[in-house]
Amino acid sequence: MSAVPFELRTQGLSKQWGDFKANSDVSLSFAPGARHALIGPNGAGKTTFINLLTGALAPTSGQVFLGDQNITALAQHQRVKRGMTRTFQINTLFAGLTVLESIALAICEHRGLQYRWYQTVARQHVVIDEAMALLASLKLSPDAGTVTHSLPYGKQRLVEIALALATRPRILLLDEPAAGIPSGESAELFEVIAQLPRDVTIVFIEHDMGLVFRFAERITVLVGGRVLTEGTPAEIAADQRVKEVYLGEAEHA
Ligand SMILES: Nc1ncnc2c1ncn2[C@@H]1O[C@H](COP(=O)(O)OP(=O)(O)OP(=O)(O)O)[C@@H](O)[C@H]1O
Repeated sequence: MSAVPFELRTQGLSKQWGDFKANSDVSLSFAPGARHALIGPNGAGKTTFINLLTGALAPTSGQVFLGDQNITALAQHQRVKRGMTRTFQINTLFAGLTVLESIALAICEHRGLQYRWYQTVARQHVVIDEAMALLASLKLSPDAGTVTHSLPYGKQRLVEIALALATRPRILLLDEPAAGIPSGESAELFEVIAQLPRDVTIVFIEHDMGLVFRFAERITVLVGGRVLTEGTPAEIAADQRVKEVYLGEAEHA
């Protein structure tokens, strides 16, 4: 385990558009192996925060640290190379390929083998074995030969997670991984996520409080771009401000 107590940390992270502050002075730390949920009402700034972590957005001020390295100035692909990745939409990536082909291609791409892949695929046993092991860890082995777009939506979301894992991340960022999935399937999806190895730190945004309180070990509540509070699920469930600001709103809805 790293000597650095936190795998990922932000310091005073802010993002402003004109006068509007989508994130204000957000300082958060994520421990190695964390299962950490970001919650908050619509527009609280959760996706903005993830975009600042990945480098999709540049902060107005503040810093992002991966271990002890300041990565604030790094481009998205450089952050992926260093072990921080988010899910990729298969819809925009590998149209027409099977699940196994997609994962194998992602592994090759990450290893810089992309130009040789089609010529030597029959001999790329190492890549195929790695792809099959990854699929097995996500209970996707039976679907290896299926074209990704033919899969049920819940399984497509799992393939997206597999594609992210193909980059061998230390940190996996999930923005509403169960969005659009029927509730029965979304619990299954989270069961699989929960079983991922502890050397992967997971930060996820999720609106379904049942899933959050079942699978998160720490929860940060964002409201109006600021951190309202952070704690264990029991602490958050008992926090009157959270009930008023966030859960109260959900009940109202
Ligand atoms: N490019 C942008 N320009 C201006 N405002 C933006 C931009 N992107 C996001 N916002 C605003 O920033 C606020 C925070 O948005 P964000 O998507 O981060 O919230 P969220 O907590 O993820 O919300 P939700 O739960 O609804 O997905 C919103 O009011 C949104 O309209």
